[in-house]
Amino acid sequence: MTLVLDSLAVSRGRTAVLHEISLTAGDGEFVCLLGPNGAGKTTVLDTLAGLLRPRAGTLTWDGADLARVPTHRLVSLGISYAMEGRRLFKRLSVADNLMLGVPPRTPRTAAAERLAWVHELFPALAERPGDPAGALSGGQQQMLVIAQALMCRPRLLLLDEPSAGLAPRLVAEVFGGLRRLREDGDGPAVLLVEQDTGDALALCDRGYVIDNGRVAFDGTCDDLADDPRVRAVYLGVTAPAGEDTA
Ligand SMILES: Nc1ncnc2c1ncn2[C@@H]1O[C@H](COP(=O)(O)OP(=O)(O)OP(=O)(O)O)[C@@H](O)[C@H]1O
Repeated sequence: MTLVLDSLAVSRGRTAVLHEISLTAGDGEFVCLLGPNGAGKTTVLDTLAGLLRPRAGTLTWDGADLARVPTHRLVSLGISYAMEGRRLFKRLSVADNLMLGVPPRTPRTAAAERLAWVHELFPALAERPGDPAGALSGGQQQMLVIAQALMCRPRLLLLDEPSAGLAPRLVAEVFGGLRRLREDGDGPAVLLVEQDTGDALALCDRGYVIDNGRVAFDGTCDDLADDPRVRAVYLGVTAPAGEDTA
């Protein structure tokens, strides 16, 4: 199952935000979208989720035209969106929040298997299943958001800024779970929007640097991390003395 965006152009209100974005994500591939604030990364995910409609260009998933799919049908196509901002039912228990991610009419045994699966990915969530989600640490709440999005067993997970607002130790815990997801072998492709470029490049296979609504650079994460221009301009890393940045 492949995601293909071709020359996608999207506006928010009257403002053109994305201009000719082309990108792909293959089966099980982890792909990150990097770049400065306001570049348009979240707009890419919102468009994939049917929250915005493209002005021009195409977006297809497994050959289907996603631009025509309403948001409520995404899960049936195998797409799940973990939005930024840890939107959970804070007074409901951890277990209940997870079960809300299971589509109706899913057999109980399948739901139980998925619960065991997300507990393996994020063991902290198995420790206090009856606690209200609001009582969890910020890192655990972020794990719960991701785990809830995985409970529909997606083939593509759209994941917006899982590191936002978290201390480095908690970011490491969240990314530990994402690494286990990647190693799982039967997990979804992931399209990850991140400000934490170091962790994103270490986790993912390929990346796109978005700047001002366009793809400024793309390549394997190793190549992006090594590219002096990407490092200097977008990753905030200056080259060691003697390294060519031209
Ligand atoms: N709801 C909205 N209505 C109008 N404009 C918006 C809205 N949300 C975002 N924008 C604008 O669209 C542009 C792209 O925003 P977007 O959130 O996609 O960027 P981003 O790369 O994800 O950055 P950030 O990490 O800051 O969210 C920005 O100029 C932003 O101000």
